[in-house]
Amino acid sequence: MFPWALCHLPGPHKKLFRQLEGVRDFIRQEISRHKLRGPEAPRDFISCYLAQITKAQDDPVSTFTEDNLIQVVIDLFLGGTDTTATTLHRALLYMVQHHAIQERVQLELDAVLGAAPAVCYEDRKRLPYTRAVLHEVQRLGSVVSVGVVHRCVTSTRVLGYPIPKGTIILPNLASVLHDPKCWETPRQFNPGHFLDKDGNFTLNEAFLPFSAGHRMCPGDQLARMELFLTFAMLLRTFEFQMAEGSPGPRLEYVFGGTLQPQPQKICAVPRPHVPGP
Ligand code: HEM
Repeated sequence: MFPWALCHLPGPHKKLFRQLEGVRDFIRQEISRHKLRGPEAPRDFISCYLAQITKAQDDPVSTFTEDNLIQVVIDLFLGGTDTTATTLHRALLYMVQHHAIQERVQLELDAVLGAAPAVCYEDRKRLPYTRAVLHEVQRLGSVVSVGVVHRCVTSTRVLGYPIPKGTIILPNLASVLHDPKCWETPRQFNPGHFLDKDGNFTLNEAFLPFSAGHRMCPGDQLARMELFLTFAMLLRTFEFQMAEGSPGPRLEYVFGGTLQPQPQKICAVPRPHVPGP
């Protein structure tokens, strides 16, 4: 209710604020380094944003400011690192748990990629099973189980329900990703959720791990690409299994913003005859 009051109250959040200040300092230094390079052809996000600040300097309502640049860089790191890494972590655990599925992915990768030196994003169109498995990882793993908090800017109705202006909205993504009305086996790992009867990849409109609408995840395309390339490359190169004597993968999550797997060891055993780069 009073977010500013947190700065004056004791508690562990103080450590978080201190560390956040360290991150801000680091980004400030990066911005200064970019400025020293002068107005060269923009090379990355920070230089494009700085160019935009200069362009909009006479606009009194412009939101292109250095403070906002710092915050956007934080948002990109916050939104783009833990989410993708946790999804991949979960993917490997599911592959260890469902070894037959892991083998089927590897058979498909071997058959389709053959001796190709690397996997590229276009290959996903020829790899329907691998793609379905990855979608099922995102569905069942539901790594971002609730979306970002939004406030309704104008009164509206959704499916007949009135939503007054100012209502705080917290989208419950896990509820749709596990909805028994939308998925055949909502609580089981089942790549068939994304395959038609002929084994072609097919999308289900209840697949919303990136949320929906104007404020859905802006990094979804980048995330899809990262997930596909890393997952396909890892499964092509290694076989994943539990360490000897281990009771099996622990799938219960630890809540840390994303639903993270428990810390545990799994082995990556090199597969024979994988073509190198
Ligand atoms: C598996 C990976 C990812 C998942 C599951 C995911 C999921 C989400 C979800 C559910 C939201 C909330 C959308 C809403 O408010 O309705 C969100 C927001 C956001 N994501 Fe992602 N995300 C992923 C990767 C990324 C990447 C790679 C980036 C950027 C590099 C990114 C940047 C952001 C940002 C900046 C927001 C806040 C957007 C806003 O407030 O308008 N995300 N993400």
